[in-house]
Amino acid sequence: MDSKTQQLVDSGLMLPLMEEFYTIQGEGYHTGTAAYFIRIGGCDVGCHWCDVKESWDSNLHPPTLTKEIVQRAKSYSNIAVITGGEPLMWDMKSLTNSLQNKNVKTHIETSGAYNLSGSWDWICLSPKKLKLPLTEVYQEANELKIIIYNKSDFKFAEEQAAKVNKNCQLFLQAEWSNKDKMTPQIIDYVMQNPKWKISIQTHKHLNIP
Ligand SMILES: C[S@@+](CC[C@H](N)C(=O)[O-])C[C@H]1O[C@@H](n2cnc3c(N)ncnc32)[C@H](O)[C@@H]1O
Ligand SMILES: Nc1nc2[nH]cc(C(=O)O)c2c(=O)[nH]1
Ligand code: SF4
Ligand SMILES: [Mg+2]
Repeated sequence: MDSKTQQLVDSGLMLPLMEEFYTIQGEGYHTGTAAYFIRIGGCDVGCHWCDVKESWDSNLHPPTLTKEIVQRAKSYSNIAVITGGEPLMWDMKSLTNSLQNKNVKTHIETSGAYNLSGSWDWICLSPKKLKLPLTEVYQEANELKIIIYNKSDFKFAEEQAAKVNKNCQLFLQAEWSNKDKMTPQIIDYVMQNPKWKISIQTHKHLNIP
């Protein structure tokens, strides 16, 4: 990457873009809502079950002008979901300010492991044991979404729920490859502990992006 491009990426005026698509939010609080997804490359958290490992190496995803991403998003939807990869590895200020200036709501899917940059209308925090969220992200999260891969993740879920703000919505989501085993346990858990809700990766059942 030349130094000019590097500068633009460092300042958030360009971002390593993996893909963009208009679809239905499949998970969590806004399930069922149409939104424009912007997937930014780069992640070093290393979840062994990650469903987008192709996103991890940011060098594979071309630096793209933020204002062009915003123009396309605006033409499709008044909600943009910024995901990755781990979007908070990059400076989100320019992207989110430009979206909001065009009256597009800014939603993020994040592990919370990096500084919270940008201006967000909705923060979905999905903490990972390998690289825990920073304190400020717990404070700002609107939604906590814990992935349940095995039984020990229920304990992790409660530890994480103790750290978020009191208005944060709590979700348990089965890890996709293990969902047949873990979904019945999540159902029982939510009935026993109704502060939690179940989140299902509905887009995968619907065969949409
Ligand atoms: C691919 S991640 C990208 C955003 C960010 N790195 C994060 O982990 O929140 C988007 C969402 O998918 C969830 N996820 C990833 N792989 C999954 C899987 N195999 N089963 C269920 N959820 C998964 C993550 O926990 C996160 O909530
Ligand atoms: N439809 C749809 N909903 C989603 N919610 C979170 C996703 C993500 O990968 O961040 C995702 C995704 O990839 N597709
Ligand atoms: S933090 Fe998110 S993108 Fe990174 S490996 Fe984990 S699930 Fe995948
Ligand atoms: Mg996904």
